[in-house]
Amino acid sequence: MFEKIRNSQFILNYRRMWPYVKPYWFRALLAMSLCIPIGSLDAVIALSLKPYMDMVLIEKSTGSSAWYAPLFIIGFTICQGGLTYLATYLNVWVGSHITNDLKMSLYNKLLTFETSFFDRQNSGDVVFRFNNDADLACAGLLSNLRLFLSRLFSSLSLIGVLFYNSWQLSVIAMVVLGCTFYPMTRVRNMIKALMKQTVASGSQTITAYNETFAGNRTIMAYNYQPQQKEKFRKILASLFKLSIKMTQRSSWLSPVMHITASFGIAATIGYGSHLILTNQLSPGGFVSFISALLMLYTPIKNLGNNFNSVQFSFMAIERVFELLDSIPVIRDKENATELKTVHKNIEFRNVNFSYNPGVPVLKNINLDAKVGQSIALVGNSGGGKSTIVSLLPRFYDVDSGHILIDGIDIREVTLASLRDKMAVVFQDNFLFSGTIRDNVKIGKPDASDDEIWKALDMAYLADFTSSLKEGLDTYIGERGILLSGGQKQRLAIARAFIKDAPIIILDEATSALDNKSEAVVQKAIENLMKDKTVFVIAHRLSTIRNADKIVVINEGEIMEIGSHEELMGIEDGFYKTLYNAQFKKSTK
Ligand SMILES: Nc1ncnc2c1ncn2[C@@H]1O[C@H](COP(=O)(O)OP(=O)(O)OP(=O)(O)O)[C@@H](O)[C@H]1O
Repeated sequence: MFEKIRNSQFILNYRRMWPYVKPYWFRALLAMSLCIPIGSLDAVIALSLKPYMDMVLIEKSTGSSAWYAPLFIIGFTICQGGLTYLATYLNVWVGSHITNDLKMSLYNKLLTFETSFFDRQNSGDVVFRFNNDADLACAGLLSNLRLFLSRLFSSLSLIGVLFYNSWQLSVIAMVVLGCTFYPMTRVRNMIKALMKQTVASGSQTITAYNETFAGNRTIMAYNYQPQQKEKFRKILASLFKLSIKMTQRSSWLSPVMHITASFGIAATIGYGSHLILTNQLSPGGFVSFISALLMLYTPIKNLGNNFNSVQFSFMAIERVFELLDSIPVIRDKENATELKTVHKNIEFRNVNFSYNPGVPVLKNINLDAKVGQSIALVGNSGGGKSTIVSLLPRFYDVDSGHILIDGIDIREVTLASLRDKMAVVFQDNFLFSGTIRDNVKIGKPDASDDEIWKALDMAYLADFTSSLKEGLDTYIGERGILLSGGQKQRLAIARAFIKDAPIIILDEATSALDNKSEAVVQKAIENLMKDKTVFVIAHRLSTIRNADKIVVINEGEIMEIGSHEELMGIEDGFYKTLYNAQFKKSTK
């Protein structure tokens, strides 16, 4: 029995939240302790009715202290109001702290998740699970506990008043009250699945807003509004259906409890009349009893009304801890060492990789890049070039084989020190809302203005920046929307430049640009590549002719490796065919 109570969801949820409550335990306890007088004062009001009724209304006695009953009631209610205010204030204070701490833990967790976690989620899921669930969990936790405690003390003291007035009537009332609780136990199971679906649909709404925001130009360009509207209408319709189903399955609770309680009240009035007529109970005692019973009934009825929110909060707590308990797949090994420098080489040895089990994307990749060399990855679209370079900073881990830096498997070193040695420029780089300075400093948080200007200069962006009224402090908009494609790319190159990492990864860094922008970005890239070990993916083969090694990848396999001249020497070779096809296109 004890074990059952200890393991009940209610207790488990509160136990799990304890570390978050602990730093604020004193104020939380104070807020909760205030529930005792707040709850108990209900009983004082009910109790004061007995002498008033008996002495003033029945005996018509004057000069009795019972005449003070109305004043008592006002006094107690003011007292109760003041305490309720204080308890609410303390609760919000403690609750907000706990919510922030929980959100901080969740956000820290979010930052540790590997790329594949984000591949599987949509933005709505992340907002819902990491933000809304924390709100829901904490709001429910404290306010429910406060409600529970104040109602518990209110109920206990009112039950005391009931027994003080008449034990016979109290027994009837208790049996009926017991019956009103039963339906509650049934509702949880009936609405659990619905709640899960409601959360899923809620996150779809957020994703729809995010997509409309990020993809507004595509929506406009393709006149995609009607389809988007339809998609959104469907999400809202499904939310509507769920909320109606939820109402169907849970809203019977309150009326059923109400009806059950009315039987109890009817029975006590009926039997109470008998007790009064047979002089076993005074009229004042009876009024006091009925008042206490009605007061007792209100919190119990509300408990039914709050039941859904309690369930929502408990399920949110369960989901929050599911996230906090999950262990990122890609993380530092125990005893991982620091990767200090890169002296000799970077080697892919028998590397196999798949995003989804059973669908190999890279097959037995063997590749050796000496320090200072530039390695170009070329080949058909979808062949696995981006996948190869995304294994280097451990966005994903290999299924089998090894990636070695100076002979050490990259899984043996800390993630931070490994990623510290690499600067990555993608085709579509993420720029943060903020200024040019903020975005360059991501590569080196303590960079001086001189260093920032130097990086911008090397990225061919210094002239543009100095022509702006606010220079480095120019706001570039969310995702750098206020910059041109080439400028965004050069800002990303400046960011990589200031990092001064020994390994540079360029994943189609110039593919999205027109010829004129590409020429400038290409020059910026050449600056970035100087004296570094470089992995470059480029569609335009003319840009990688001078690479030390060109690696041709097709369907996850290395087909050819060599210099431009060597590969052009292979009759009917992949590279030669690709190169000639591009060359012909460009001379047409
Ligand atoms: N996150 C992912 N989850 C599942 N499959 C993926 C993921 N990313 C890529 N793939 C699949 O892996 C294969 C290799 O993709 P990859 O992006 O590495 O090719 P690529 O050679 O860089 O192509 P492109 O030149 O078109 O950019 C493709 O079949 C692709 O559909």
